[in-house]
Amino acid sequence: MSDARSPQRITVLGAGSWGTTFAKVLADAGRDVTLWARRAEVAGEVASAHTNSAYLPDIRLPDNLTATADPAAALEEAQAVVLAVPSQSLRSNLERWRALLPPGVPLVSLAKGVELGSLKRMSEVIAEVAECPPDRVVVVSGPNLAKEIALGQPSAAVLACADHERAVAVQQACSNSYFRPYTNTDVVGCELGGACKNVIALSCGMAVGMGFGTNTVATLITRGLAEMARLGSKLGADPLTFAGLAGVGDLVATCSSPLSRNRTFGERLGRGDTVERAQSAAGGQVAEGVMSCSSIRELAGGLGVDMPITDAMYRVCHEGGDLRSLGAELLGRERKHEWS
Ligand SMILES: NC(=O)C1=CN([C@@H]2O[C@H](COP(=O)(O)OP(=O)(O)OC[C@H]3O[C@@H](n4cnc5c(N)ncnc54)[C@H](O)[C@@H]3O)[C@@H](O)[C@H]2O)C=CC1
Ligand SMILES: O=C(CO)COP(=O)(O)O
Repeated sequence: MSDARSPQRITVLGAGSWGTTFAKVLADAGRDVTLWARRAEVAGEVASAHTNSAYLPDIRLPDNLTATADPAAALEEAQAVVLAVPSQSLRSNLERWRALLPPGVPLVSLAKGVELGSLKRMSEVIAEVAECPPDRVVVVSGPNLAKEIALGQPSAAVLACADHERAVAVQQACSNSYFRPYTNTDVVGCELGGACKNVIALSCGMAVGMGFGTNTVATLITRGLAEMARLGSKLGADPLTFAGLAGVGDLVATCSSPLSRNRTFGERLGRGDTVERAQSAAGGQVAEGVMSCSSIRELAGGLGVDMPITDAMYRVCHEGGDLRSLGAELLGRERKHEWS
């Protein structure tokens, strides 16, 4: 595809850590980017000082990245729209923005979660609310801790879309010297990988907080991969996707890094904090796994898929379950073959 088909003017809706960072990625790839921020003071700071100190302290944002708190102004003449608000608020925000979306442009989803209640993946929510065909939605996933990318550290990602040409157009728009996106047509696998790894990262954080070492974390990562792949294959995902950037890549990054909000949240619980204290320590930043453990558990339950780590995370986060007895329960389950 020629660069002429790749969007030049791009709007990012949501100015948190990843929305702001992805806007920088696009601007560093030569695109003209407008960032919408919920708070006028954040939009003002990005537009005038080229910083977003609430989410990305010490990062200088490029000059071809501007910001506004007015969604209509943000979306005017956009050739692609990036949705960068947390999963559980995506539907209500998109309902407000629907009438402002330019017709036919790619809708790019950054959120990693499964909606409570509907049990839908984010691309399903977007297609439903925007009343567009699913192949207009491009999903971004992979090992993408915002701060490292904002610092220009090398990283890769996956752009998943049923329409390969559309994924290629977005791929061109966000490729730069430090960010290398690959395309994939397995939207289901890429989205489930991104949502499930947040739940597994909670468990790894808990293990670390309880004083356990690398073997425990590696066990949780690997068995977490097994349970997400089980769910994915039941829902028609390509098993190979879980061996890629949106599967093992994102799992390893999120489960190993102190920069992960999900892992940090789990670590606090592992050290004895309550869910409420861990929530307030997150300072308004989203740990998606706390909500998604509930929707993913319900999704898996309805399909008869066994996800013991996800189930344990649900019991810790929503039923006041005791970490040590849940750990013992996980280890004491019926013995089985590795791949059964
Ligand atoms: N931060 C990261 O490293 C990465 C995050 N993601 C995903 O991207 C999505 C967004 O995450 P972040 O930008 O990191 O989150 P964040 O917590 O840093 O910021 C979220 C943004 O959404 C806004 N927001 C929060 N609740 C809202 C609501 N009800 N209505 C409207 N706006 C609201 C906040 O003001 C903020 O601008 C999440 O699904 C996350 O899992 C994906 C890859 C990397
Ligand atoms: O998705 C992420 C890295 O790929 C970010 O993880 P956290 O939301 O746990 O910070």
